[in-house]
Amino acid sequence: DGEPRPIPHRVPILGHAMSFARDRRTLVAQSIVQSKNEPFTLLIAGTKHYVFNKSAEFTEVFKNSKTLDSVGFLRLVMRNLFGINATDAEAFVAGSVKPILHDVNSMYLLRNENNAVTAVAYFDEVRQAVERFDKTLAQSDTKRITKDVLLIIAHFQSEPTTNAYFGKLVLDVDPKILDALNVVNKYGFWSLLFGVPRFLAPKPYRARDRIVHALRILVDAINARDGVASPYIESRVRQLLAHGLCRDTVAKDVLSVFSGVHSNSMPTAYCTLVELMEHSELIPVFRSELQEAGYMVTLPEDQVSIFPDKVPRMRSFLHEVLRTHNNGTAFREVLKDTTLLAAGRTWQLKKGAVVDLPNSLLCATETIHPEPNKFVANRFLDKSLGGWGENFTKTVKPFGGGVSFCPGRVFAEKQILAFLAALIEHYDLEVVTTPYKTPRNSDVDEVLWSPAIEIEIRKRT
Ligand code: HEM
Repeated sequence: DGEPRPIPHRVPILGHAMSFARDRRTLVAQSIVQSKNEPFTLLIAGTKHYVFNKSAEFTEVFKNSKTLDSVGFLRLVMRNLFGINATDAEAFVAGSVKPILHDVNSMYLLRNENNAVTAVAYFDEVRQAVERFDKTLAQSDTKRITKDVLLIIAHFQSEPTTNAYFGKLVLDVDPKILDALNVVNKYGFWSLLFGVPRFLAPKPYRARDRIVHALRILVDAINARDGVASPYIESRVRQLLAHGLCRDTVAKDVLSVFSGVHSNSMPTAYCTLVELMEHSELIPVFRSELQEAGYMVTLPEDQVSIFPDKVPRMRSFLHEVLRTHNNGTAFREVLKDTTLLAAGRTWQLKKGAVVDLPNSLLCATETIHPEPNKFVANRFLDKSLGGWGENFTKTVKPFGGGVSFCPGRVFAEKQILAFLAALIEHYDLEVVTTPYKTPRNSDVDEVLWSPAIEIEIRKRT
């Protein structure tokens, strides 16, 4: 076996670049049919992209992290998207800072007892958000409030998350910081990433400066006293300062975490809520699951035992949303010629090429997910509970994998499930926008550009 077979193109050098930029999902889906479900190569702007679409191939690519790595892309992210200077960015991507971050992420985001500390703080923040909203609702004439889905998520998920991770100081310093993040994600993600100069894209640059300014104040406060933010953020900031990084770089690192906790969770929560509105017959099912789990009588500090283990139906629903609204493609650069053994075949990958792992296609593969185009809320529910018994940890990769496997995945599940639980347990919800369109992908820019969807909220009696 040699390199994956090329998909013919008409335009020299540019190759498939235009169709890739326009609609990556369709291009890749058509190429899979053309290549009879085998890996294939697309020429895109002079670079070979090897596309794999089987679970076993994903796993092998993730395993070969020494020669298949995303270091160039990460460099771009740290320098251009977060604005870290070139020397420090190198230390983050390939130098002495990398192991510090790996350890602090594993210690606080993945170790259960530490993860639980921030999760409990978050559950309590969600409770307070419900209390505040109840007051506003009680004061309204009609006892009903209509709100854009984005604002519902801001109130019940993003603000509580900000307080739980970064402490109250951040929203006190800049109550509009989440709007600024939306500006960066809506107008600036690609232009910042590809280094479009400031005078051509002033809005996202200004919004980013504004976030960094608030986070710089947070870094100063953490440096001066204890108890300002979560143990995770405090430890991360202190270790980076002790390592000799300047406060500006550390504030920009906190920006990367700020973006990490919001920029994937917000659009996922968006698609989850809108899908639930489309499958509103599930609301009573989830309410009885929550009742059985004792949600309404359980204090925030004990809710870690509920989310996700005691709500398997809600959890299966969330993972079906992640499966059906996923457009994530993981990229790896081929740093050295590599021989890849996967799914019984051997592939030769050439230095300088890029490996694409289009998760959306894995999620739509018939042999992995029967009836892949159907939304099946019980797909990932155990068969003993009446579900289809598919295993999302083996077959869906919305959190990536390998060395950069999302360390926030444990919190992300709790975050979105607790958000949904608070909404459906406390309120009756009805979509008032007609007609409305659910975004196809839970990409942050796609969700932010989608036409607004409004929901009427009433207190449950
Ligand atoms: C539904 C929500 C989320 C999704 C779908 C998601 C997805 C991802 C993906 C696909 C990656 C890249 C993996 C790769 O390249 O292999 C990633 C990385 C990361 N995520 Fe998440 N994420 C979510 C929520 C979160 C949360 C809540 C946090 C923080 C608490 C977080 C923190 C991070 C960090 C720090 C990285 C970089 C890891 C590294 O490069 O070492 N994520 N996430």
